[in-house]
Amino acid sequence: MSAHTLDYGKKARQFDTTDFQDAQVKRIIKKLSDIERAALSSQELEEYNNLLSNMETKYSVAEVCRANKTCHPLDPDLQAIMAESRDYDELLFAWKGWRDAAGKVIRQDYKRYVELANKAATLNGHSDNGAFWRSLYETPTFEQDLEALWKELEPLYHNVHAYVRRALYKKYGAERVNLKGPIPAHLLGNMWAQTWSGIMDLVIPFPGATQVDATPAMVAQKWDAHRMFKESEKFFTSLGLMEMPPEFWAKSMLEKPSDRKVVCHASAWDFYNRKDFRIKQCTVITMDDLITVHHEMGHVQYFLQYKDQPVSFRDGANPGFHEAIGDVLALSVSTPKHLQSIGLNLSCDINFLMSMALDKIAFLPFGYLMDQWRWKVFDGRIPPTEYNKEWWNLRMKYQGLCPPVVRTEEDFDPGAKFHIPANVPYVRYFVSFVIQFQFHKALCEAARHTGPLHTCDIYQSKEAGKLLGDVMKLGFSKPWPEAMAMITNQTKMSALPLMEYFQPLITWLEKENAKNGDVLGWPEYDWKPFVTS
Ligand SMILES: CC(=O)N[C@@H](CC(=O)O)C(=O)NC[C@H](CC1(C(=O)N[C@@H](Cc2ccc(O)cc2)C(=O)O)CCCC1)C(=O)O
Ligand SMILES: [Zn+2]
Repeated sequence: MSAHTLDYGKKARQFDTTDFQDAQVKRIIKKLSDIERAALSSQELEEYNNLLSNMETKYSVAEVCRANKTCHPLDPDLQAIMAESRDYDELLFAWKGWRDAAGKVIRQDYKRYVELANKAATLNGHSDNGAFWRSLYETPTFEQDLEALWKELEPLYHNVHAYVRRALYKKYGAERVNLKGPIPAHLLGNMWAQTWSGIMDLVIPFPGATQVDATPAMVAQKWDAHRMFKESEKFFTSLGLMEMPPEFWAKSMLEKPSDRKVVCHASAWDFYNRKDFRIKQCTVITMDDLITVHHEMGHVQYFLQYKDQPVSFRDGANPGFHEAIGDVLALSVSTPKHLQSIGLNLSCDINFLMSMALDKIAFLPFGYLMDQWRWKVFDGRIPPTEYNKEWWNLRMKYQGLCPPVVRTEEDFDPGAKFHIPANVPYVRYFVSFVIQFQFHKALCEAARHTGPLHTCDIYQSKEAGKLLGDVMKLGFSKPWPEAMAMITNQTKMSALPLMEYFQPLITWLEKENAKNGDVLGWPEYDWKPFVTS
């Protein structure tokens, strides 16, 4: 890849496109001219690639062992403990163990990776690697736009945070949960507290109503991974979008193999030959994974839709677009109405909206802070001596979380999250979680949906499918505001559709939190769930 990038980059850099007339030619030459890591000397490029593969290998082989010598990998063991265990100390064993096994061990590699990533970025004319990552959005006001979106969404998050903190207080008691303080980070049902649907049973508003999780029905009806992917394909073709080619079914890895170690973190792959597209996923039979299946199939649908574009344009309008496609369809699939139509069960509105909020609203501060930390690491505002302290400052500021045990600069907690050692940018997911509701609202209008936004299911709407398909066919050939306008008739990111979708729940939460006399936020920010010896 680097050799190809270097070859084409050198050719592209021969041209001064100032007076070129054709916008598309200018766009291709501009994109080819950024040769990323290929700008490094061959020796430094080798060091850089070795650092990346070492970090990714350390992450994928990491496991946590008990006193009795049984060892647990992240996927599925530790993820299951974090989602299912309600034992404070068992959760702490998995949480601390994972950070010791996966984060701590890559701290030195990471420091050197930052130096080389920045060197490559500056050789391509960027001030640092974070500036290069942000340049992919072609939006001069990108950071201000993100901060404005966060300010609009923060009150929703504070309402969910206060309500969930009350439920955890009931479960774990006053010594471990302070109703005016941050929440210990290992109690939220997920290794990184990035989505909280794992603790739905602790927070469900109306336990008597039919349950919201379709997992038991999937298991009872003996769904397997192939069935889950076929259901997803059926949704795409119901919109008039494309079905998966034969190579997809022949060459994808849809289940964890028993004969070899693989990186289980789900992923979708474009082989850039217009024929070969694959997903690698260690699928488990849960509702959560049915959503992930749609997320990955969204990537492949995008690959298929833009496969006839020149290679430089076979990319999302911006990285957030690529992340949003699958999630937009999943918003329809998750509705009680749709789940009932495929034989899984339904639930009452507030319970349903709560389960959606535990994934979509809880995720927003995490999706925002991940690259805030990295942008500051790349531009030097966070020196290596403060990697972990600043990570926890951001986790406190945005998510209202605190570590359940003392953290020092011997630790490297950001390294325990896949995307950090894997060098995968993250703000794309924050962008996706905002724009997917803009797309959902627009597609629901195209599908002539009436009633509340959260009940909309665009299944079988060819009009909705055409809107989405026409944007995906563009790939990266046009600036993303143009693609945004094709779907939503305006060119900006907006938090309003997300807020409209969750309005019934927010109204309910505000009443509930007021009734409980709960404070929003965590004014007792220096409270700790442990005795500092
Ligand atoms: C060759 C290559 O790299 N291909 C790219 C795609 C492309 O760029 O073409 C790719 O496959 N990336 C993998 C990545 C996997 C997942 C992920 O990492 N998710 C985030 C955030 C999140 C959380 C909740 C949620 O509902 C949606 C997202 C996390 O888990 O933290 C894990 C399961 C879901 C998506 C992905 O698919 O985005
Ligand atoms: Zn994705």
